[in-house]
Amino acid sequence: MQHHWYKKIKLRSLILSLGVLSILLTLASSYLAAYKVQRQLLIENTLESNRVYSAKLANVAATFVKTSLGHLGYSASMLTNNMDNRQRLTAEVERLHKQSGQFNSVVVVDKEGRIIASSPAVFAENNLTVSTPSASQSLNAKRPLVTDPFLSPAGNYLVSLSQPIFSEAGDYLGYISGSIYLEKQNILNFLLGSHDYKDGSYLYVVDRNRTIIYHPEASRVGELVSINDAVNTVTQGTHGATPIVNSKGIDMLAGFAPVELAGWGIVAQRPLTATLAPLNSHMKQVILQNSPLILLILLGVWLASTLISRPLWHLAKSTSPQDPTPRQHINVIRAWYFEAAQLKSAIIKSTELLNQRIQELYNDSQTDPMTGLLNRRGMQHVLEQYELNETPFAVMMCDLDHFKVINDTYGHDIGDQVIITFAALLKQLDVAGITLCRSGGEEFIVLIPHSTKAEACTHAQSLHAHLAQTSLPLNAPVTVSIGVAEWTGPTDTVHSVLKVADQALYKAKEQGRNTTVSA
Ligand SMILES: Nc1nc2c(ncn2[C@@H]2O[C@H](COP(=O)(O)OP(=O)(O)OP(=O)(O)O)[C@@H](O)[C@H]2O)c(=O)[nH]1
Repeated sequence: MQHHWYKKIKLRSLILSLGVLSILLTLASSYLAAYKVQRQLLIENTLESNRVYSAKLANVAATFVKTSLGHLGYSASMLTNNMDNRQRLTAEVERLHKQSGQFNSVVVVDKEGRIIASSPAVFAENNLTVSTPSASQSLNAKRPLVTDPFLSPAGNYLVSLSQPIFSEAGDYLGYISGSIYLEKQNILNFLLGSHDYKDGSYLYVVDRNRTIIYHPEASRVGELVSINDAVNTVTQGTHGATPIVNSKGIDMLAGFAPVELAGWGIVAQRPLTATLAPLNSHMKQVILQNSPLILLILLGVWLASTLISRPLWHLAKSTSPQDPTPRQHINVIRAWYFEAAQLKSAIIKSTELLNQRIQELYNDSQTDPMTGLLNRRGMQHVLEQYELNETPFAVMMCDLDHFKVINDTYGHDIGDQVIITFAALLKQLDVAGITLCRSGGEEFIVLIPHSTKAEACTHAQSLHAHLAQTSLPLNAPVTVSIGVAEWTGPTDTVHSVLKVADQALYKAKEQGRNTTVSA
């Protein structure tokens, strides 16, 4: 099965993804937290400023109502004894209308509902009377009153502020009222409408029945406001602030305050989007200003992931089957932290052990275990080297004589002793570069580089002599027959020289053994 080690996720990618992910998550969560806190703060601030603003305007409106009722009350007291004096009545309504400028019109109505004096004069001149229930609010109240909006006999949509007129005896004589024409330029426009916001903020005024009596969009005057928390609360006489959805479905932050004397409620509101607009651009600014730092941190993570993963990456790469020289590569790896250093030293040690074991196995495969000399395979390797390097050499092919008899007479163990002793004698040959080989049971081959047959014969003679002098656990002497040959160059194969040596050995056996024959 092929090992797809390179297709697995890499440590560097893992560290990098982990680092980047945690940085982005941390940034995202802190931005989100900052955004939420700022958002809440902005909303609370806007609600509070709208609450304060509506309360301030409610104060202004209340002062206006109170002052106006005061002015009307004064006029009412002036008219107590003049209800039959048209000239006096007309003079008073004109004075009040023109002097104060608070009302669109001022009328005096007698107890039958007839307009007996008016400024402008047109209503009185036309003998208008108040007859509808809504127009008769002041007539019936017989007390200071701010009416609900109603359509006047002259066709004006208005609210009026009125004071009853009583005789000195306390009889009800009628009332004097100042009217505010809701659909025309009026005092409310002057008091409340001077704040022109470009961000969609506006304020409006409702009466106690949720009817709009002032709105920057004049067409909405007289409209019944749909139920919302701000209007509900303010019509119950309470001030405060709350988020609402306006009649067009837009989220608004509303502050509201009642004008108790008039039963009105003032609602100042600002679109939520307008409130949050600076926050969005603020957050964009924060992200923009932070981006170099974020990029720097990401660069740091990338660098750290590279530095951490590099030693492990190189270790992994150098242990892959594709690396032909893993040891050299492992040695130059800079394992700068504990785990990588441990891993590096473990890999180096295990590679060394493996190489050592391979060397041992190689040696075993080339060596005869009983004598420690090379076996045929080992000798083959040496011959190949000679042939490759064209090294001339001489061969001594040695075969112990009548070894079967030794085995049969003294036993196999003694036979082994003889073999080992003969190998020891060979090892004592003091010849440079000599190769000793046990090529068969009791057969040995000696290769002497840069040597001739004559020199080999000399070594063979000394071998005969040494063997004769060696004491062995046998009663009879042990002898050896030796065939000698030489290889002088590539005109022949190295194997042919072995054949020649073998033939020489055969001759030595034929000649009666314990002798050396040179080919
Ligand atoms: N003890 C022992 N005997 C071995 C070993 N290897 C081979 N032999 C024996 O060596 C003997 C070799 O006998 P032969 O090939 O007939 O040769 P020889 O008896 O030495 O006779 P010549 O070579 O003609 O002198 C056989 O009896 C083998 O069993 C070994 O490792 N130990």
